[in-house]
This record gives sequence, structure tokens and C-alpha cells, in this order.
Amino acid sequence: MPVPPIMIQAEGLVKRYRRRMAVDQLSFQVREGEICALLGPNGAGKTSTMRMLLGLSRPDAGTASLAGKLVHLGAPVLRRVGVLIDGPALVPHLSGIANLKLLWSAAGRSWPPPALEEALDLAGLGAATGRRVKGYSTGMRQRLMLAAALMRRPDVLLLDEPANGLDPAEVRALRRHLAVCADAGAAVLISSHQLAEVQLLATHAVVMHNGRLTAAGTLDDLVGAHTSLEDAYLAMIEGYHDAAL
Ligand SMILES: Nc1ncnc2c1ncn2[C@@H]1O[C@H](COP(=O)(O)OP(=O)(O)OP(=O)(O)O)[C@@H](O)[C@H]1O
Repeated sequence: MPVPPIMIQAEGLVKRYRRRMAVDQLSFQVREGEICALLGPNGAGKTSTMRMLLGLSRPDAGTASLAGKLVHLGAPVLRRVGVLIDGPALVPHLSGIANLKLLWSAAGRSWPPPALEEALDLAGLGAATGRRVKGYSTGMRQRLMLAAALMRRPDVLLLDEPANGLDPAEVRALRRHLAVCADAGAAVLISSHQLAEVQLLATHAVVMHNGRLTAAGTLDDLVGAHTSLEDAYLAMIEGYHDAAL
């Protein structure tokens, strides 16, 4: 079988904030149809990596590419990408659906997007889509942002902690939806601290610590002889701490 094309690629990425090295020579790739979890302790550099992959922050060295195209702010390839990342993306005094329309139409596209119904189903907000976002709970905002990420039926998805604020039924719906996207050929990169959830969802994982790559591979390879991803991950991170002492 031919190897699927690389859709998300970090090559030697470096990001410094003053003297702090947030991302240090990070390289990894995600191919079409893969769901790759980006794992690491707080401050490991996951969000910094996501931001560089989205052109929201410029690498100090190295390159970020999506679908074989170098990424920069406003790069056309970003239209193919569904994104969930912290930021002031929603307008509080507009309804949920008006926010989706604004996000969609800002790039000059005609409403509605191709996968609006599926995305709204996943969001499960029902009649609340007509209510102002300022009355939404954290989980409802998160679900609306997910709908925004999915409504374009993206072939690349970059999701920073997408399960934050979701209840268990919503987490399961999200997992199923991402599996459908990946089956249809999307490449998904998802950062998470929820290792049990990741084990159910991901096909691959990249583990980073102190900005550096600790391990990358298929989930099966990473779990190896351990009983769970959690055990494998903690052994990796502890091993790293021990080695650094
Ligand atoms: N804008 C910034 N200015 C200065 N330092 C920053 C900035 N953004 C991130 N950092 C630092 O860079 C390092 C990596 O942060 P980053 O947010 O990428 O980690 P993370 O793996 O996403 O963490 P978490 O799991 O807590 O979200 C941290 O030490 C953080 O304090």
C-alpha cells in the first residue's frame, strides 16, 4: 500500500521567549488519515508548537508545513485547516450561529459551509445556537469553537485541548467525529493531557518535554510493554527527569 502523504510537518522548529527555550529542534510529521496526540507536561511547548504550525507565531528556526506548503500568517493552505486554539475568537453579543457565520464569511466565503449540519450536530447546542454567546457556559463555547473548526470539513485539524470543558457524552461524540474525519482522510493533531481519552482516539503520538522531542511513533509502539499509554507516558517523563538529575 502506498504511504499516505505528510499533511502536518515540523522540521527543526525552535521557539525562544527571551532566554526560555519553549521549543527546541522539534521535528515530527502527521500523515493523511492519522490522529496524532501531542503530549507533554505543562510548559512542554505544545501550544507554542501548535501556534507555529498555524502561522500565529514565527519560528526562530526550522519550518512548519501543512499539506506540503510552508505556513505563514494568511497562507492560503490555512483555509483547509480546522483550528481550535485559545484566543478571543467569539463575539459575546452575537448568537452562536451568527458567530459561525462571521468566522466563515470573514474569509470571503459564501454561507453556509459544506459541513455546517454535521458540525452543529456535533456541537449539540440545539436552540442555544440562536442565543447570545455571552450567556454560554465554558463547555458550550468550546463546542461552538469545535463546530467552527469542523464546519469547513477540513483535511487538516489542529486542536489544542479540544475536550476541555466537555462532559463525558460530548467527549465521546468528539472522539467519534474525529475518527470519521480521519477515516475520510483528514490528518489530525490534538494536544491533550487526558491520556485515557487519547488512548481511545489516537493512532500516533508525539511526546515532548522541555521543548524537545522525547518519543514519537504509533500508539502501539509507544505503549509497548506497558499496560496503558498513561504508564508508558509517565515512565518516559520520569525517565527524563531522572536522567536530568
Ligand atoms: N508568550 C510567551 N511569553 C513568554 N513565555 C512563554 C510564552 N508562551 C509560552 N511561554 C513559555 O514557553 C514554555 C512552553 O509553553 P507552552 O504554552 O507552549 O506549553 P504547553 O505544553 O502548551 O503547556 P500547557 O500544557 O500548560 O498548556 C513555557 O515555559 C511557557 O511559560
